[in-house]
Amino acid sequence: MKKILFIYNPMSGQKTISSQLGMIVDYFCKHGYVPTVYATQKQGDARYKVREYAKFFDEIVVSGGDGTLDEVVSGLLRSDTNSIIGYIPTGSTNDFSRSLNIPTDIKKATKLSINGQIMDIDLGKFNSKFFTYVAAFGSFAQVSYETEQSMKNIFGRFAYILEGVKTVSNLKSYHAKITIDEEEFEGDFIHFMATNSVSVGGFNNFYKKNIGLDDGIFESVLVKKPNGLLELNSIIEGLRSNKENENIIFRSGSSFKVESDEKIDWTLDGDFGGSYTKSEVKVLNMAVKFRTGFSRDSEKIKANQEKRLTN
Ligand SMILES: Nc1ncnc2c1ncn2[C@@H]1O[C@H](COP(=O)(O)OP(=O)(O)OP(=O)(O)O)[C@@H](O)[C@H]1O
Repeated sequence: MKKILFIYNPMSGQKTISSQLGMIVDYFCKHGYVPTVYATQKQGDARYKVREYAKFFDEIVVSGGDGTLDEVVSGLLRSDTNSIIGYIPTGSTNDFSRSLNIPTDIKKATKLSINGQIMDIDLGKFNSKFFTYVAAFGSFAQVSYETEQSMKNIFGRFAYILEGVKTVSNLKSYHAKITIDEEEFEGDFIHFMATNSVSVGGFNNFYKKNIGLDDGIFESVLVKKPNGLLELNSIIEGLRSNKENENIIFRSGSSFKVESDEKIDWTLDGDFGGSYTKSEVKVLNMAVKFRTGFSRDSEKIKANQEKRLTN
């Protein structure tokens, strides 16, 4: 029988997970696993437990939101193991579950958490920390997570933009030099984001579905501070159409450096990631094995298997 660590955050999202525990444990037992169940007790608990105990298990299943997933992934990367991660999304935003094609229906996600097709997924390193799918700074990054999901659902990306516009007079900008692979950009930036997810802060990514989860590349968006209403409109137009202009830049890359005089507050996977004058984001190609919701015959799974063989 295989040993599985089932680690869940009882406080995530609407706290629905607690009523489903019996069903989840029963499903694991019926399918040849002996589960060890752990309820996280505070912030950082999942990271520590996975780092210390992952080596005793064949697989890990995590239930929670993007924050808990971030902790499990970082803990695993600091352990000596490369266990497979299954994911039952029960958070408020659940961005990365959309990239992995895992539904928020707990029963369906439970099945996938031990049967889903395995895919080697890229992760990010931010200075000395790890993250799963997004490193960002600036007002738009904050607004994205602070905007009510109900408002996002009704108004889509416009709610996000409107929230941003509402505060445009006091939009915080940072004078920074941003280097993406070999290319340099200097200016006053109100937003930067490097991501590997089809959804960020509950919104579809600007790159739509063209996100390779295992291509060694993250997609980035740089937004310069608008001077006046015309430039503000051009930013909104750029975000709407996914087309560049002098205030908005879209680039893909595997290495991102941000240097500034003033400390910049960063967001990693939706949570505060620290304040730095020098930051480096690096893509770790195919760093962790996830069970996904993609079918065995899907192009994504076939291509991933080929890459694994050639790596
Ligand atoms: N027992 C606990 N009490 C309070 N906070 C906890 C507990 N266990 C874990 N946490 C912290 O709660 C934070 C948020 O949890 P999580 O990401 O799972 O849910 P969420 O914020 O509802 O969802 P999302 O991140 O998808 O919006 C995590 O960063 C985690 O460290």
